[in-house]
Amino acid sequence: MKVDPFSLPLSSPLATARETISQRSGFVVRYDHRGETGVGEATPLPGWTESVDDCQRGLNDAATVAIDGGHTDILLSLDAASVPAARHGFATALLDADARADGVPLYQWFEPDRRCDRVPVNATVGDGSPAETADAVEQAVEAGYDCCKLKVGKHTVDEDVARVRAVRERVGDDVTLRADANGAWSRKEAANAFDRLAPLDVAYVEQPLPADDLTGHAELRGSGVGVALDESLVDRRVDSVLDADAADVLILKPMVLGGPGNAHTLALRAREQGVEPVVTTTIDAVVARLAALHVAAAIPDVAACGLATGDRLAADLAPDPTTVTDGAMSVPQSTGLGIDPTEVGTDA
Ligand SMILES: O=C(O)CCC(=O)c1ccccc1C(=O)O
Ligand SMILES: [Mg+2]
Repeated sequence: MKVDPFSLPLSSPLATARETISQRSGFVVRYDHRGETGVGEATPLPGWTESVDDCQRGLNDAATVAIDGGHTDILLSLDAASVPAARHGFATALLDADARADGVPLYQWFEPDRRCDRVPVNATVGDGSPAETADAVEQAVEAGYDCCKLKVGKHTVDEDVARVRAVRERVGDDVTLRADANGAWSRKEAANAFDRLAPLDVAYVEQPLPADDLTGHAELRGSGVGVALDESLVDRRVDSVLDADAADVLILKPMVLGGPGNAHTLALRAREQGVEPVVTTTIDAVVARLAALHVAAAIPDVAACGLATGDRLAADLAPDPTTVTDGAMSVPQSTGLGIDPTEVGTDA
């Protein structure tokens, strides 16, 4: 097992209610398995996953286990609750090698009978003035997107409603709009926002309330605007969210959930309970974006996913083999993740 650090600046930082993400640091993981070298990526996002230092410690410990142990020992040493990004890095490398050895693209390793060429994706638009927000959505629509997610919750509900209204007036009724409050609202603010976003035809709001307020989220449902939970799934609380009937949609971030396999399993469990899975990145480099894309590609009729985040990076680990046209991302059909491990550099 080989672990190499990387750090990539963003050309287009993402402003959310909680923070502005302007740089991503992590580790490329390589692992030889079944005659193949698999590649993975651990890109921790503090607040969502462990810190970069804890991720490095987790991977170093795993590399020690790898000296005498097999892949099962390594996986067992990487706890999804405490070091999800580190586990994601190794689990992705292992899956990439397995899918290569079996001669299938990773999504078919998850779902052998499936064929999926494209996954619908949303454009992700950060916080900004009403005019800036409408400009950004208009540009996305011109580029072919028909689903946009707007970050809200940094300013007042009045200001966010004005932003969404400016967008709706600019792009018309055919574009699906979503919002993401990143847990910023009180119950009172959320109820007010939902009342006013419903006539603007907002499909769902991601994480309107703080992560642990499952009762509040359950009460927000059924108003016409859906409730999607994201932060509430950190620390592997999917079962509590499903038990509380707190969500219409689950936002599944493989980096936060401890790997692509965990995310795929949880997507199936959500579907069984009538909850729609949406797969997103944590603004990752190309290896982790491809891993998330394959998870989404394994889900039949998946809703638009938050995977189109690659163009926010000023540099990447390797060329991105995907393209987005007409609001959907192409899925590589070559084996594994669809990237040549020898092309993945940490000084790209
Ligand atoms: O879902 C998307 O459109 C892109 C991903 C995204 O918004 C995001 C990226 C990094 C950290 C948190 C989030 C989030 O969904 O809250
Ligand atoms: Mg979110």
